[in-house]
Amino acid sequence: MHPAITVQSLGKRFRCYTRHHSRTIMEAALAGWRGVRSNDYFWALRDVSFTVAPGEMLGVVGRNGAGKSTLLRLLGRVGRPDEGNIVLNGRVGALLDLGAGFHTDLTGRENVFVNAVVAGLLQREVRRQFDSIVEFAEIAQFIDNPIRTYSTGMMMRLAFSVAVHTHPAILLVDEHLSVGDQAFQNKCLDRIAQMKAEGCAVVLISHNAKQIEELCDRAIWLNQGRIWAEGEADTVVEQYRGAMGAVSPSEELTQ
Ligand SMILES: Nc1ncnc2c1ncn2[C@@H]1O[C@H](COP(=O)(O)OP(=O)(O)OP(=O)(O)O)[C@@H](O)[C@H]1O
Repeated sequence: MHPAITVQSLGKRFRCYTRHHSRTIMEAALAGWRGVRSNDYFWALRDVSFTVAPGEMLGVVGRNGAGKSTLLRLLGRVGRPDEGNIVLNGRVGALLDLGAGFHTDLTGRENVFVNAVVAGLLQREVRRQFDSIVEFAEIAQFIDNPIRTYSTGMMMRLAFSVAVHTHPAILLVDEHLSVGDQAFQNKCLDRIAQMKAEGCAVVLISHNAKQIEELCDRAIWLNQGRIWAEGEADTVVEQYRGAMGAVSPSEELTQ
């Protein structure tokens, strides 16, 4: 069976800005009035390779700034790698940067159509699924309000609901799931488990070690943009937890 996701030697670099200390008037003028310039790059991801099979859930752990969201964005085709490549087999449903796919002046209803069509559904398929999308998100009362009036939780509900109703072969879920209240988070996690059982490949970023242990088959630990450890989810989480000095299995790994 072909992997749903194949990532090979992936690298992404960003500019690094440093304060410039001008020695001459000419240097100061060239450096600009803020004295801040971009003089270098740093690698937010480097040499990252892994596969995810259909029906498999991969957890991604790592400290703040380790490169987790950058990895998920590249998998969701937001931005381009500077090195390596990604092969995705099938439609991708993504809960990435909150609200990024939404047009704030359009209503919830209009955004459902725009997002679902962009994700690959035909208009008539969206019409057929519309009630189910709104019902899952539990925001029927506000569906004709502009998105700019939505709370972050409401946006997440709608974004998640659209993503899962496009019947993706690959589901990308970042930490924004945690802006939902506990009941809604549980509902999302149940839905993710159901999709996984039906053959969907899932990549889940979470600072909640327990969540990764319970839900994921395998995990990777990113450290400064590189894979530090990979393997069975509970083994990797245990190593990560040990390195972070966490003591309780339910402890949130937010360091
Ligand atoms: N557009 C960008 N321009 C410059 N640097 C960026 C950009 N996006 C991310 N970075 C940098 O890349 C590194 C990895 O960021 P990323 O958001 O992927 O980390 P993360 O593991 O998701 O962190 P967190 O757990 O805090 O969400 C960080 O140093 C971040 O500052």
